[in-house]
Amino acid sequence: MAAASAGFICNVNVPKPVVIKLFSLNHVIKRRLSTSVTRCQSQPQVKKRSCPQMVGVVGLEVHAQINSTSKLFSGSQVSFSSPPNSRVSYFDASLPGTLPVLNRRCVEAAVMTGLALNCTINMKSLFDRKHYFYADMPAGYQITQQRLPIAVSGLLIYSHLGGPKRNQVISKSIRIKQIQLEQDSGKSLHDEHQSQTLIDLNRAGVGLMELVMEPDMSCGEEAAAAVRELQLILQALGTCQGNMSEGQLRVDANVSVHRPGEPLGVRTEVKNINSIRHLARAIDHEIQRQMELLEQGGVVQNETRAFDQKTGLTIPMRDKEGLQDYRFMPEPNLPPLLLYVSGRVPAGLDPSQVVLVDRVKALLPELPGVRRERLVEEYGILPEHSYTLVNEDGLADYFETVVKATKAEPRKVIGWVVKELLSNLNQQNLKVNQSLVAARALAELLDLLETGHVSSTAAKVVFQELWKNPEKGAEKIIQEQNLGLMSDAATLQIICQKVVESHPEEVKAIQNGNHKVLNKLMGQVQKETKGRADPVQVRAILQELTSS
Ligand SMILES: Nc1ncnc2c1ncn2[C@@H]1O[C@H](COP(=O)(O)OP(=O)(O)OP(=O)(O)O)[C@@H](O)[C@H]1O
Ligand SMILES: [Mg+2]
Ligand SMILES: [Mg+2]
Repeated sequence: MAAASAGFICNVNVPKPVVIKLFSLNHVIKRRLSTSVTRCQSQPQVKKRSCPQMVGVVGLEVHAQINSTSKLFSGSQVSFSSPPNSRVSYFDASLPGTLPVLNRRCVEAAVMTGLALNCTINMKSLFDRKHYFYADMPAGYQITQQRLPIAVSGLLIYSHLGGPKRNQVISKSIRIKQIQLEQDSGKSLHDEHQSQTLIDLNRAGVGLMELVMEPDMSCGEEAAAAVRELQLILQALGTCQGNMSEGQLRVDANVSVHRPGEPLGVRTEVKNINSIRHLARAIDHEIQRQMELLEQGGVVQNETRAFDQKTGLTIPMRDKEGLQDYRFMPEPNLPPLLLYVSGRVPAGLDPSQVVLVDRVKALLPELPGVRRERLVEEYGILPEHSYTLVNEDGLADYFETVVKATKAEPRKVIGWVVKELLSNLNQQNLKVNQSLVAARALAELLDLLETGHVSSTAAKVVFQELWKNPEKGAEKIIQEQNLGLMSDAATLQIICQKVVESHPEEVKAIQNGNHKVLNKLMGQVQKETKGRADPVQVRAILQELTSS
């Protein structure tokens, strides 16, 4: 009841509400993206030998909410957390006599996304009505672009880590069939106590880009890597914020199985998956399910399914569609959408009122793939490290800030970023922008290491202290805890002497030519000095003491 009085439209004609906890959609699910992609389990997991040659086929439809302050065809504000039905214009509520007015920002976003994904931009595209009868779509249809979408024939290039050690970057690509502009629907919320469905139209009419991909993937891991790459691209472009837990990026996974060389199998569609991890799990489960079903003589139904996060299973949705007739028809209230290039705007048209494709192209930022290549080239780091840097939100920026502020070599910096920093962040489930050690503080510590004020072992201790007391700074911690480099020759001589005397076997081995054993003695000295001893001096002293 509270919800109804809070501004929901109460819809009494909806039968059998599906029970969803009210407001659960508003909960922000903490996203923690692993930098190593989940193992591809679909193919190798098919242990049953009776149909070994079956493979999974996956095609995604991605709905990306356009990052715009207002909706696609109305001036209402786009807002995730406003009170229900407080961002609804007459047009959004489909009141008779209201007309759509196309939002230029949404068109520019779709053009930019199309260009970034290597699409052909259609200089003329059309809007159509697609009919559904859902309570959260008051017009009874969605305005979309079925006949002639704004962008077609693109390519999404992505990579994931593979190989036995999962450190090889494997590049792949997926054909993008089309990108179409369309309206989002409202939200239906089912109040289990009142047995009623409540409608919130705040989202109704928000601009979406639907990206339809060809069925070029074969397992959950590939789909997860592709969607993560798409998310990074959209975020770099600023055309979609890509927050999946807020529904800004929603994925429908179409899944089938077949034997290579044979026609594609019947697909099922797992709808509205809102996390990359769940996407991979849902697809792998669905491939497995279909294979087992066929193996037992069953047939795959062309149906819509939902993923149950708790059980890890996909289940048929109640509204089994079968072949749904959307009764597509041209949208009579919108003229064709025409795009132009500079210098070719017809007389009489105000250039500031049209979208110029070349202008949009000139605004394309550095895309993730290009950034990875640049990081490898500019800083001499490994490709897999560039992959980690770019795929973890904010990590590449952090790394570049440290590199610019320290004298240490980028190759040294990368070790600290992917080992010390990332493991601390992961342990506490923090994002890079929540790091307790700021990029500049790490740069300062690395400078102290570089200039011989602290050994690398002690620097790691300083880093952990810095994490606990970020306000102190590395220098103060080194002073307070006496972690500075121990380089007093006389003291080191005494410690080395002691270590040599207590390790006669090792000394003998070194004297017999096994020089690697010297490292063990060095380790002992570092143990004695809590990692503070100057390794160069220690090595020299030990070499002298063990030489026969
Ligand atoms: N046999 C198949 N196996 C897996 N995926 C498939 C197969 N055939 C088609 N697909 C994928 O299904 C998706 C079809 O999307 P499209 O938007 O064209 O149609 P739709 O799903 O019927 O429409 P809607 O937008 O209403 O969901 C594409 O991503 C395509 O790659
Ligand atoms: Mg579709
Ligand atoms: Mg679909």
